[in-house]
Amino acid sequence: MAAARGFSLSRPVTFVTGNPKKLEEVKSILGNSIPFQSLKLDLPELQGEPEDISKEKARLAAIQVNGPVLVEDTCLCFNALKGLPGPYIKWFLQKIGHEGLNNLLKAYEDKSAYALCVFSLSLEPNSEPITFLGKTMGKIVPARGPNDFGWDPIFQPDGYEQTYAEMPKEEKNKISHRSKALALVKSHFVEARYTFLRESSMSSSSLMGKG
Ligand SMILES: O=P(O)(O)OP(=O)(O)OP(=O)(O)OC[C@H]1O[C@@H](n2cnc3c(O)ncnc32)[C@H](O)[C@@H]1O
Ligand SMILES: [Mg+2]
Repeated sequence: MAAARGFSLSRPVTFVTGNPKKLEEVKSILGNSIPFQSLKLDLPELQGEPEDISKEKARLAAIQVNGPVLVEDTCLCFNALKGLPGPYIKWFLQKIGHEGLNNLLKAYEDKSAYALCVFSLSLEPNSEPITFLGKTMGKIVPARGPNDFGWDPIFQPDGYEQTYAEMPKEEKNKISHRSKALALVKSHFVEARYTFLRESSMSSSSLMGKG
């Protein structure tokens, strides 16, 4: 749906995720550019193509929140495996870990991979979500760096000697799949010039708590 300019939102957008690390990055990348709240909800892990999964997440979230929502789904895609594990990376990571993910590529010379983030914005329940894609190319390497966010230790972006995990957070946030997708989200908000029905409720405070 191409949202009409100046479309009225019932309240600020709620970013829905069950992942506190995603939220941390989204907060740091968006700053005060878009008024948003956040809500911790574990949405179903769906199957299919990345864009369809993200859209469906937004539809489900919009119904639960009963207002405008932003969600995202993240994939880690190995070129030698034709894009897999892709949207199933969460389970692969949980079951076989960093070493197992490296082992999946043992039989192949091609270690190249890309991180893909698909944000979906649903303006109200039952509206068609709008999607924003961000992609960062890199390669899969044996784990290096702190193990505090998913597969960061095994993803080395092209042009860097460091893995995502080894980089300072600000550096990752400049080049990441997430920041590229969020740049498009920001542009969309500038273009669309949404207005809010209840101006007084505009804040970037978090329903998950401060910070
Ligand atoms: O509630 P949601 O937003 O779905 O959060 P999630 O943790 O379930 O996230 P996904 O369904 O998008 O699954 C993506 C998996 O990749 C991990 N992940 C997401 N973004 C990442 C990033 O920037 N760096 C490393 N790992 C990441 C995340 O921890 C999951 O294991
Ligand atoms: Mg998920």
